[in-house]
Amino acid sequence: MIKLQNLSKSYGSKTVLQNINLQFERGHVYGIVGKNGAGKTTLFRCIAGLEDYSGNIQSDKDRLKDHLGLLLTEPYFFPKITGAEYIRLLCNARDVKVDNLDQRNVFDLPLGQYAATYSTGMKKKLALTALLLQQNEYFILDEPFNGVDIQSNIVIVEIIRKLRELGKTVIISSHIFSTLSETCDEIHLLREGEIVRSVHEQEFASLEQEMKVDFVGGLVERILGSGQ
Ligand SMILES: Nc1ncnc2c1ncn2[C@@H]1O[C@H](COP(=O)(O)OP(=O)(O)OP(=O)(O)O)[C@@H](O)[C@H]1O
Repeated sequence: MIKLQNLSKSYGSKTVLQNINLQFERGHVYGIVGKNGAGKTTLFRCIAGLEDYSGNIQSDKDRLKDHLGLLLTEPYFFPKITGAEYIRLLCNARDVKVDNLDQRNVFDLPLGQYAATYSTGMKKKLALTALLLQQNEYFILDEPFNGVDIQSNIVIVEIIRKLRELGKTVIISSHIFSTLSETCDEIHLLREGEIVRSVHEQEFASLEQEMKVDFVGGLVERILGSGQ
């Protein structure tokens, strides 16, 4: 369980997150949606302990960040570190032994190659592989499907479903609604730093419709004209 109470975050005078109150339970998958700049990544960075904030973040583990894997939108790798070295480094940090890495390399990554030279999608898959092998309890995946090929997307959906079955807590963001409705138990809509709507599975279709009206409005006509 991760519980956020009145979580707020500002950069200088700019408020990015305002009084977020959310609870994430074990064995559940949560989606966070919102426009570019709504505050999703900032929220994830606060939960992962990478940003200071006001409010409270509680969990059922003593040190949340020792059990949490954060997949960043654009994972960074030091130069001159191979994929295999990166995985071992992360697993060593958690005291987890990885046997038979070749067999566990489900995305067929060139693990002997420097990670910094991987393509965008390969970097994301390497970072995800390492987080999974670390055996985290909580997973925060910031746009896990973005930039990743269709086959891997299908595998990632199945991995998320399996993590739920294993009782893990998973929080994901995506700009593709169908990937969230396929995987999540609950979706929270973030608008300008505030959670404005939280819906369960039965209401996903109505949320998508509302978002279309809210986000698209008359924008298509504005750029393409009304066609008359
Ligand atoms: N280090 C920073 N300093 C100042 N402002 C920041 C910083 N990081 C993020 N912001 C601002 O906080 C707001 C939220 O950014 P954030 O990256 O959390 O949005 P997001 O919902 O993840 O967007 P996207 O969908 O584009 O990834 C934006 O207005 C952004 O400019």
